[in-house]
Amino acid sequence: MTRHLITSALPYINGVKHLGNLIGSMLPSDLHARYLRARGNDVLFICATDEHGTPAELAAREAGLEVSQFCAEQHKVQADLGAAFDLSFDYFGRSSSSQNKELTQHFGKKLLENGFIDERVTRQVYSIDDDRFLPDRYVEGTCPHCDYDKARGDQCENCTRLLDPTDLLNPRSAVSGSTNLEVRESRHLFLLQSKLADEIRAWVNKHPDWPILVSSIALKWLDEGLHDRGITRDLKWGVPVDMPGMEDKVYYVWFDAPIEYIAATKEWADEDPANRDWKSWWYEADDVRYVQVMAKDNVPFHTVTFPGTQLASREPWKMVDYIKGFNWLNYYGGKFSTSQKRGIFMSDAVEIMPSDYWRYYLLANAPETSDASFTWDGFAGTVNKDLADTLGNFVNRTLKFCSSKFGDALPKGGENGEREQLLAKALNERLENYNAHMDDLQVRKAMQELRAIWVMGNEYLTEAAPWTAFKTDPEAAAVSLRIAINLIRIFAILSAPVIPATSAKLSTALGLGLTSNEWIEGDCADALNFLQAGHSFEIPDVLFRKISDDEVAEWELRFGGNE
Ligand SMILES: Nc1ncnc2c1ncn2[C@@H]1O[C@H](COP(=O)(O)OP(=O)(O)OP(=O)(O)O)[C@@H](O)[C@H]1O
Ligand SMILES: [Zn+2]
Repeated sequence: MTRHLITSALPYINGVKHLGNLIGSMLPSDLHARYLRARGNDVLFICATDEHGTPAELAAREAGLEVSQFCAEQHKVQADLGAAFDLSFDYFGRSSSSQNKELTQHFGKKLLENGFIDERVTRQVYSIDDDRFLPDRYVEGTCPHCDYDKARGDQCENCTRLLDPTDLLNPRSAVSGSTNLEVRESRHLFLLQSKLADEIRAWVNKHPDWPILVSSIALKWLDEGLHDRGITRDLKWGVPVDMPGMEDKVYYVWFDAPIEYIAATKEWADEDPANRDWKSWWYEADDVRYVQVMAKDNVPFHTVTFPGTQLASREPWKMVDYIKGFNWLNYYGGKFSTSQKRGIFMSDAVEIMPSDYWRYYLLANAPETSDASFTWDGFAGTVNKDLADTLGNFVNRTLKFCSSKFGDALPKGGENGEREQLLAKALNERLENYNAHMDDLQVRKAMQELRAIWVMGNEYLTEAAPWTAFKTDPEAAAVSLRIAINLIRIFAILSAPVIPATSAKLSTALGLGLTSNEWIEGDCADALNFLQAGHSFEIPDVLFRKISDDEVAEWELRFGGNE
């Protein structure tokens, strides 16, 4: 049977992640992992913090910490927030691990052996006062294209053009502000992507099922021609290059970060070598289907650069089968951004509302076919309508009414009729669609189908109207309450990949003991009669509370959402 490997784009270590990061990678991959596990599949879901590169060093410096200390602390912060959002990683690793060092060095050596790396003399900015080279973001200055005076050595934030540190006008050190800089020669390793272009294109062409967003970005890069890329830097923080004459260099962060998908699997296995095998997931892994999830800025590195590294190793590494790409989630003035501190960050989000509210809202409004905008009104509207009025209200009124008229157990008497048959048929159809969208990672469509399934509960109750039937035909009321309570069980199971905490509450209320391997398989008519008369339940606390206009106004003010 096919095994499923799922990786989320690695969150960078420079601080708490925002809701854009969450919906652009971690949350949809979690949805997929939870769904596949629920259907009984063997799933390995891997994520890690991406810890190398100059932004981490600069953030550590700002925090007054050694970079290793800073990364260790921030990793813990991100792991805790992942748990707070119920992200079900099988392992959440660190790209600064010894496993990643070993594997990155392995790839470097293989690529050199196979003739895909060569050494070139390059011109690098050197700071005399700081006594060091200043790669990437260690240099700031004026953008030669747009005159923006806070451009960084790797990219201009204003016009988004990629830059080389030596391109900047009026350069200054980001460490000391010193302008006492000169250009010195330094030898670096280059990945000969130009030699790999045809192979990469042939591999991309083998995947016609990829979303257009993903394949179009890959083909754009390939069509523009692949340039050989410097894959080392004059830095101390990073994976050291273990080659003669390269003692002062480390690999560039974009070289080692994707290798961490493999290395994190090794970290996972090293925790329990008796029971876990990392290599079968990655090496000659023909029975594995590998899905990656990321937002669009990461697509070139996963469709071109990293596959190029894997191909160039001439070893049978598992390459990705399907890439789910996302557009941007925007926050009022622009893209959610860590560096510009724009938007809502995961730590604030869980402080003001439970994680399920965010999970459902974000998945239902995922930036799937185009960029999407977060608005507080939209958040409140979705929560109030779908979660509170539709799902929460159905559960609440069903259980309360049953309890008041029949006691805290499924009532007995009566027989299912045509209404129940029609309900089962409609549910079968909806579930088939829901499964198909979940299989295809069509997130918004899946959420629409789930919402439509919840709506069926209220429609059924409205038609069956047990509160009026009870007066003339208590057995008819008993039938509809049994069915409605079984619907609650069905909702708990089918909603678990989306709102796991709520599903767990429903599981407790109905005494179900649901596990992460449960799904509704087969005819829904059976599921509608699964819990039988006499099965007892408790009434849970309010499942979802409504968000008021005052709260929306308060949050807009607090998070700067009205500018
Ligand atoms: N606004 C956004 N909407 C959707 N996905 C996003 C957004 N911002 C970042 N991502 C994605 O989040 C994942 C983790 O990214 P990472 O931690 O490197 O953040 P980032 O891209 O540096 O964000 P920022 O620009 O805010 O610092 C990546 O897949 C990235 O593409
Ligand atoms: Zn610019």
